[in-house]
Amino acid sequence: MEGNHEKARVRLCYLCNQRRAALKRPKTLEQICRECFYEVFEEEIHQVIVKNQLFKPGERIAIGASGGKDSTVLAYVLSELNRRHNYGLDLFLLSVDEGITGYRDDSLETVKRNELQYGLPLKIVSYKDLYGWTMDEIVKTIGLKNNCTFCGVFRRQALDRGAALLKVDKLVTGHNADDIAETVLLNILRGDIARD
Ligand SMILES: Nc1ncnc2c1ncn2[C@@H]1O[C@H](COP(=O)(O)OP(=O)(O)OP(=O)(O)O)[C@@H](O)[C@H]1O
Repeated sequence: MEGNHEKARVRLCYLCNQRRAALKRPKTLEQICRECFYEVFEEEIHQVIVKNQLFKPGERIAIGASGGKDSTVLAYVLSELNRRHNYGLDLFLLSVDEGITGYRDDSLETVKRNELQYGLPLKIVSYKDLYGWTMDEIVKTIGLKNNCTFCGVFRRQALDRGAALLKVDKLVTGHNADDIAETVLLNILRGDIARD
């Protein structure tokens, strides 16, 4: 009896109806298992790439790799789909080292591991080399106020310059819906409605 009750409480995956559901997708509210999640997630990304003709065979693509979760997932999925569906892309990891001790130096270690795991060449460009200043040195001079604005502008330019050095056709980043919502809200709070 106890065993039956236990079984009744286990929710099975909405898609395969075999394995235990491990998460609820915010997008569909379906409760699905880990394996089905990987499958539908990767297939949806493939469909978006194909439908929107994001890439052409032979293109060189840089993946903006911060070592955080979003760009690490991006690097994994893109290298996997490139292999699985023969996109014919030349993929590279491109990282910007802002020179923030105790933060970027740690995450760059993750990117170096990704270089080996996914077999993707890695290029690191640093604020120190490009601009002559690390972010730590900039903060020492201008203080903490507004330093994120400087850093964001420098990072975008550093990504552009790294992309030019690698001679890539396109640069992809792991920006997601949360990042877009954050940008819109910040622009509204600043009173910069025109940007939205
Ligand atoms: N130092 C960096 N070097 C290379 N790419 C970067 C760097 N920082 C950010 N990016 C790119 O910009 C995207 C958005 O970065 P941001 O820090 O705003 O958000 P995030 O959602 O925390 O991303 P992640 O989890 O990948 O760090 C990243 O996914 C990555 O593609």
